[in-house]
Order: sequence, then structure tokens, then C-alpha cells
Amino acid sequence: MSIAQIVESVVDGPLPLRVEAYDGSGVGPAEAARRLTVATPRGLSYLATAPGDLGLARAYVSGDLRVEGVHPGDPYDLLADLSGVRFRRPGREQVLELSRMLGVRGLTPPPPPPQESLPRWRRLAEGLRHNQTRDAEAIHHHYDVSNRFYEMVLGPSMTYTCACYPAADATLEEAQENKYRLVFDKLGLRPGDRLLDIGCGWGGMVRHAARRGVSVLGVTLSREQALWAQKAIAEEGLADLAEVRHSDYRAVTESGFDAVSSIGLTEHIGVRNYPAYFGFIRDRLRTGGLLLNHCITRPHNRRTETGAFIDRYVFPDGELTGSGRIITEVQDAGLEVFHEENLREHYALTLAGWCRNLVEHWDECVEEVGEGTARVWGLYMAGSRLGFERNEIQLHHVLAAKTGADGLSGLPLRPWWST
Ligand SMILES: C[S@@+](CC[C@H](N)C(=O)[O-])C[C@H]1O[C@@H](n2cnc3c(N)ncnc32)[C@H](O)[C@@H]1O
Repeated sequence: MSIAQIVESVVDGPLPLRVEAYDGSGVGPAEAARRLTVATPRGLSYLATAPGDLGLARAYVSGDLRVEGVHPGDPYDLLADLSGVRFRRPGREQVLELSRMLGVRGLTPPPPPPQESLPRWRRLAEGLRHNQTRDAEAIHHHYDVSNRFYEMVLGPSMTYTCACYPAADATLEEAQENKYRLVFDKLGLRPGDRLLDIGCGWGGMVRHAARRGVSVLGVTLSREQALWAQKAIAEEGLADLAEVRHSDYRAVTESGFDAVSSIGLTEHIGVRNYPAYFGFIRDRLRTGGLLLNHCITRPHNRRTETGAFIDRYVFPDGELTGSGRIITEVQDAGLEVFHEENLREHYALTLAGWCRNLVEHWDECVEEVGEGTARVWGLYMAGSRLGFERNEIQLHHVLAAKTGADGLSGLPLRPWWST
């Protein structure tokens, strides 16, 4: 049996792309726009031993799975092709043949632990996630890759979250500026106010607010981000109003803020920590202060991990749930929700913009971080774009107030910002 025959036997329906392998076999339309080549036995073993996104990603990132017809900085079309393919479980004959080809005894995964020990094991594993040391390591893994690399991918705004496109043909830069304007306006900020921006990245929101006379404290767990942001603040002469700290947000003790912005942090927190997280924000706000929480969500309210590939290669320990769960937790922390909106399609456009940047600066990016890392970023950004387009993930803004005991919010009767 050839590798192509094994592929053919596990694919349900026609293949939209051509697949070839090192044994000389091939399957799928010869004239297809995209071609995948399993170039080595190692590639085959990655695909066979970790079926699904992780095996595919391992083989692709290591170069054992070669791709023609897409740029590695933007493999969107390849992922769109693959997302239409339905797989069947391989039969016993195929598994034996694969085992023989790879020289291993059997590819069947080890049996799962007995049912009764599963809940205990899960509780143990969850307990190990999201302590301050492990969170610091996870953030270091993703955000301290290289500031120069992020400059090339994110562009001058150095903003690593969903933009808000005023029109479909707006540039990424315009859309990021518009997002900061939207957050600033939703929070009703005025000169002299105090803002706390948790998970501040390279300080985009911090500088936006400080330029408008607001006194801002930003915190990030990434040392590289903090150093970059501190330099940018000094160069722009904003040091009187703006401070970026390299710190866990949980270490902030100041309170009485007029507003808190959290842009792209909630994904890192872990759902079971939401009560502590929103409670922390409540305690930092003055009575009447506002929170704007901007985060990636699921279209349902179950707690989900981000997927094996993203968890292993991109964002360790990320977790997502739905906007309903976020709103429930905000309310249970004692805050009053005034508004929420979904910017799902804006994130697809943002990711397309980042992929365009990665393609444009590909050689320099590879030189900066190595081809494997550059490929991981291309893969995860293009895959995330597809996820937003297909409504597998969304992006929600939740605006809430710390309303006082008298119930007076002091807010205008209708939304006070322009969309
Ligand atoms: C997706 S980035 C968003 C950065 C920025 N808000 C932006 O829009 O570009 C997430 C940020 O959350 C920060 N972060 C994650 N966990 C944190 C924690 N426990 N304490 C402080 N910052 C944290 C990361 O360091 C990073 O700056």
C-alpha cells in the first residue's frame, strides 16, 4: 500500500488539493492550485502519531510537510482547502501498514486512564495552570520572541489585538487607531482622569490616552514589551502622564482609577480565575468608574482550551468561553453592564493585515526569529482568520460600571461614543 492510498482511504469525499509523498505516490487533482508533499518518514510519523492540527503543524513547521501554492507567511488558502476535507478513522489494515512503514510496533494511542481518575487528574492539571510563575513563563514564550519581529508583523501601531475598521478599505494602522479611539471614548475619558490598562502590550493604549491628557498606568507580564513601551513613552515626551510596568496585573495595588481597559488579556487568565480577575478590576475602580473588557470569545459559553497546536506552539494555557459567560462574571463581580458588541469580522481583517505584513517582510522575519517560528506565526494567524470568518471565534467588547449604592450611574442616557 502506498502513502497516497492510505491518504485516499481516510479522506471522505474528493480532495481539493494534490497530496504527494516521498514514496513517489500521489492523490488528488494534478492541476490543483495547492500541493502538499509528505517529504520524509518523519513527516509521516508526525501526521500519523498526532492526527489533527498538532501533527499537521509539526510536520509543516519542521519542513517535513512541504507546501506549494501558498506563501508560508499566509497559508490561508491551504487551510481553507483543508477545512473542507472530512476524515474517516483509518482501518486496521491502514494502521498496520503505517506502523510497518514507520518501523513502529503499533500506532494505537495508550488507553485513557480509568474514568474515575479523570476528574481528579483534570483538577490537578488545572491547579498547575495560571499561577504567577507559570503565567510569566507562558507570556515570555509568546511575547518575548523579538520586538523587531513584532514591529514587522504588527506595523507601527505595535498593537496585538483586533482593530476596528471604520470601512472595509481602511488600512490596518487606521483601524488600530480607530480601535483605541473607540475604547477611549467608550470609557468616557477626559484630561486629568486616571486609567489602568492591564495587559498593555507595547503601550499603544497607554500612549493614546496620555496624548489626550489622561494619566495612565499600563502593566504587562512581558519584559520586552515593557522595555519597548518605556522607550516609546520617553521618546514621545509622555513620561509625566504615562507609566508602563513589567509586572503581573495582580501586583497592582493602586486604586481609585476612573477607568480600566483590558485589551486582549482575558484570554490568558483561565476561566476559573474570572471571579478573582473581575473582582480585582472592581477593586481598582472608583465608584462610578468604567471597565472596557476586549477579548476573544467562543460562540457558546462552555470553557474551552484553544486547541493543541495553539496551546503547544503559540499561546500556552490560553482559554476561551462565550460573551454570555464574560457578562455573567462581570455582573457577579458587582459591576453593571451597559453595553456589549461583537467585532468578529474586524479580527479577520486584522489578521489578514498581519499576514500581509509577514509576507512582505518574510526574509527579514526568518532572519530575526528563524523559519520555524515565522511559519508558526503564519499558520496560527491564517488559521485564526479562518476561525473568525467561520464564526468559530468572536471578539467581544463589554462595557461595565462600578455603580454606587445609590444606583446613580452618572452616564448619559444613550451611547456617548461614535461607532
Ligand atoms: C494579546 S496581548 C495585547 C496587548 C495590548 N493590549 C494590545 O492591544 O496590543 C496580551 C497582553 O496581556 C499581557 N498579560 C498576560 N497575562 C498577564 C498578567 N498576568 N499580568 C499582566 N499582563 C499580562 C501580555 O504580557 C500582553 O501584553
